Amino acid sequence: MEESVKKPVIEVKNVNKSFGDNHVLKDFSMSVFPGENLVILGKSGSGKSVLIKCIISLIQADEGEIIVLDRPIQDLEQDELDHLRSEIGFLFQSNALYDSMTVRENLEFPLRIHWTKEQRAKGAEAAVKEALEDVGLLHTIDMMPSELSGGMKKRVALARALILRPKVILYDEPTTGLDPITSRGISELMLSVQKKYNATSVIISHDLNCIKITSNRVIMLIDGTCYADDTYDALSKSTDPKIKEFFD
Ligand SMILES: Nc1ncnc2c1ncn2[C@@H]1O[C@H](COP(=O)(O)OP(=O)(O)OP(=O)(O)O)[C@@H](O)[C@H]1O
Repeated sequence: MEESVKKPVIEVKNVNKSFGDNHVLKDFSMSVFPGENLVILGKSGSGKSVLIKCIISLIQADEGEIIVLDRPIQDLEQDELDHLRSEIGFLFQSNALYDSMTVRENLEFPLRIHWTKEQRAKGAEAAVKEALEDVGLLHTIDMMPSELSGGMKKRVALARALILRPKVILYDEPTTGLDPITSRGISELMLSVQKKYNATSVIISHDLNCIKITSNRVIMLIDGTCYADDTYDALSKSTDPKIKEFFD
């Protein structure tokens, strides 16, 4: 009966976070379940990035509890946190590729941190190639980031986020700055990698097309709280003025 309810992969419970007088997250709670693609939608400055940074402990919440993959993130020692982060893939707005490294070296970077020398000698080449194949960019393996288009950089950054086979992938504005066609391609790619690896994704986005393609569920972060939590279709039909303004 009750046993069939899935256990969350991420639980955020009553989190508060302020910067001086700026009370960004106000008693914010949410749960993310296995295999979900959850989108967080909110205005610029509403606290979406702060929330994601609290989830990976780049920012400390003032109050509340955050549990990621069964571990209470605020109580972890540095080595436990490093290990947990190896199970989480990040795709930042800026891509954060190293410009002085080739695509191959960029993808090898997480392996240098989290794999032993023996593991790398045995498996790095195959892991890099598979991750690049997943995003359709194997031919760029020896190129420099400066030789790639914006959409290609995003794909390489996604390949790097996938290389450690993360259980959770966090995307911060994955389609920002891309034209609609490239943006659609990235959204479809996010969906296909999520299916291939059965990862759980949390996606911050304003891009309605991206949200429509990728999301199973959308949380609206308004005034520091979880204002609404529903499917894209249900929210897009809402008559609530605060919700409606995102979809008009
Ligand atoms: N390190 C920090 N120090 C002080 N204030 C911060 C810090 N990080 C974020 N803020 C503030 O917290 C608020 C929320 O910022 P956040 O970056 O989470 O917004 P966002 O919803 O991700 O916006 P956008 O869609 O524009 O990326 C903003 O008012 C911002 O100025």
